Amino acid sequence: MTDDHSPIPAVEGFRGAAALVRAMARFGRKRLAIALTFLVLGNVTEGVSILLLLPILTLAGQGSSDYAIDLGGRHLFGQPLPDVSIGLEVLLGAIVLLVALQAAFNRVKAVYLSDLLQDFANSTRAGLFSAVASARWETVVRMRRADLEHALTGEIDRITFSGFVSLSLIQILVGLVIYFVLCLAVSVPMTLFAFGFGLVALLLLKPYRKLAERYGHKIQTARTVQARLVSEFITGLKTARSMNQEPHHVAQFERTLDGTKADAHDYARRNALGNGLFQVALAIGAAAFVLLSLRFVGLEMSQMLVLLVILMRVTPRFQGLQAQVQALLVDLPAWWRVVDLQSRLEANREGGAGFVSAPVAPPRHEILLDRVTYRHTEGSEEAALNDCTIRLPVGRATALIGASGAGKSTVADIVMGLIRPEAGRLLVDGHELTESERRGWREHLAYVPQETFLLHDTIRANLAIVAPDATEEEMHQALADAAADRFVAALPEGLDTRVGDRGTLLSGGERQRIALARAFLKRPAVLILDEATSALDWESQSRVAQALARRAGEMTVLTIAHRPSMVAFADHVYSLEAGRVVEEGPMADLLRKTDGHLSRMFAHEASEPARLRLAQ
Ligand SMILES: Nc1ncnc2c1ncn2[C@@H]1O[C@H](COP(=O)(O)OP(=O)(O)OP(=O)(O)O)[C@@H](O)[C@H]1O
Repeated sequence: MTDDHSPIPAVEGFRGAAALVRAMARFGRKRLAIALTFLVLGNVTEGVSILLLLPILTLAGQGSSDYAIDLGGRHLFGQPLPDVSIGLEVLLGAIVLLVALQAAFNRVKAVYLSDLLQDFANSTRAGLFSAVASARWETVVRMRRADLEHALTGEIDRITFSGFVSLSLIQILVGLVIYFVLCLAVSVPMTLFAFGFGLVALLLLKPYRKLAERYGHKIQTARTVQARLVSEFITGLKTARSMNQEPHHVAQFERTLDGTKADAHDYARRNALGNGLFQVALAIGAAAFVLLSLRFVGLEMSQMLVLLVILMRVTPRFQGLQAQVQALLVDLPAWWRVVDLQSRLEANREGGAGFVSAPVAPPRHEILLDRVTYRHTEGSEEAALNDCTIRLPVGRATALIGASGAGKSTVADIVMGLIRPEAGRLLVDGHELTESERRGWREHLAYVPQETFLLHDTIRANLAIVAPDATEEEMHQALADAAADRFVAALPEGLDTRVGDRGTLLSGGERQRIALARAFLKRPAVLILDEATSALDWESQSRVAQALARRAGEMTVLTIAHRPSMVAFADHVYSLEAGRVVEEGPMADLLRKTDGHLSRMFAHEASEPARLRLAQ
């Protein structure tokens, strides 16, 4: 478990937000540029329409009845305006036109930003998904399934929200800059006062942003823990219920919910105080602004009114800046979490960066584990495999026996190229498989573990995963070889029967037989059976063994089993003990050794009924 304590990079307020925006910009530079252009256009038209209020407001003090506005003698940004007179209707028409334009610009901007956001979220999700799919098995197997699931679902939704908030922040900032320029056109000192006041208030609120950041990390941890609890609960639901353990799970879950609630309450309380203080500060600023403009700067009433209109639009933006940054800081850890997870997976990509899968020819002579040593945990004293040499001749069946934990599944993982030997080599026809050949190698394999994997779909769909073009006849043949034909025929909808979530509507043995049939249907060059028939009755198991014996010569079989019937058809046997090969040889030879591991296994099974009778 590497990711329980993995450090999440420190992010600070605006810098964290900026990193997310940069990532979005890298993803959709052109779209962001277009959206920003329309955003600026929208803000400028809005600002100009407000500035047009200035001459209209001056009319109020003139008392003239022709409502003509003389621009002569007025200045904008220090430049004199032309000496012309504009009718009130023209001016009002211009304002309406500008508002319509602003609405049109905003619409384009909104569509571009929404598309950008969706594509960004989807590509983040797809990026993580494919990073999981292509990472080295050792890396994935050490991560918690619940964490990966949570990262791919809940955390991505939080990232989408963070992306949305970041884009809102950009809009607020752009709006503030434009309003700043427009205000300068009316009064430089009062603009500097108003914006300076807003900035100082923002700076003073830094502790509240820190609070949001801390709360964000707390929420992150709490949600990860909750996702793990949910996953463990659902996976072990049957066991939990059978042992009346549900109340314990429920209580544990409720405790984490209570913790989250207490954190949320504390944050909401302090956050509301921060927002309240900011609101009061802005009101003080506005009062000081009016006082200063009229008493000391000597602004005309019309100028001050326009500035106030602008400030009424600027104030919520300042407030929004603070509120959105806080909202972002709460959800930003999800973004860092996914970035961290994805980069760790990508750093451990099977075949390395820029990997291109190389094709591999099917084996013609033999697959050889040549003096292989493997440790599941780096630096641990016990090796799962210790200097093991195991030969799988092509077209033959080789059996692997040994006590639980002896290292049999580890051999299967090495043969599949899922894990790399720490010492020794995996050779196919004398050639050591390279990293980039491992995927190509797996094209020739079919693997059936004890724990089957079935989709929540029909039996037909489950079989078709490996052979989409298989005919009905081929499917029936594969089912017959897996001793699954009779029970499938007896189902009301036959091949079109749905198997339930992960096959829960079938019995354990039925699930295993469907998984076996699927492997047969693939017609692999190499078939690996890892306790694949452990849940089958004796008769079904011997039917499967007979089918495998019939296919002798067609494929290379590695069978890992504790029962003699799934070993008896093998040509050669290896016996493992604590990661070492302690016995090996042709089946017939080993059976003749009375004190050998294989003979003991067969003798034990044979004597089982007799011993049971004795016990009774
Ligand atoms: N992912 C893992 N991380 C750490 N140790 C592991 C991991 N997988 C297996 N091991 C350890 O490696 C050793 C060999 O395990 P392996 O699964 O190969 O045994 P096995 O012979 O297949 O056992 P069984 O018959 O019970 O399936 C065991 O001691 C096991 O605890």
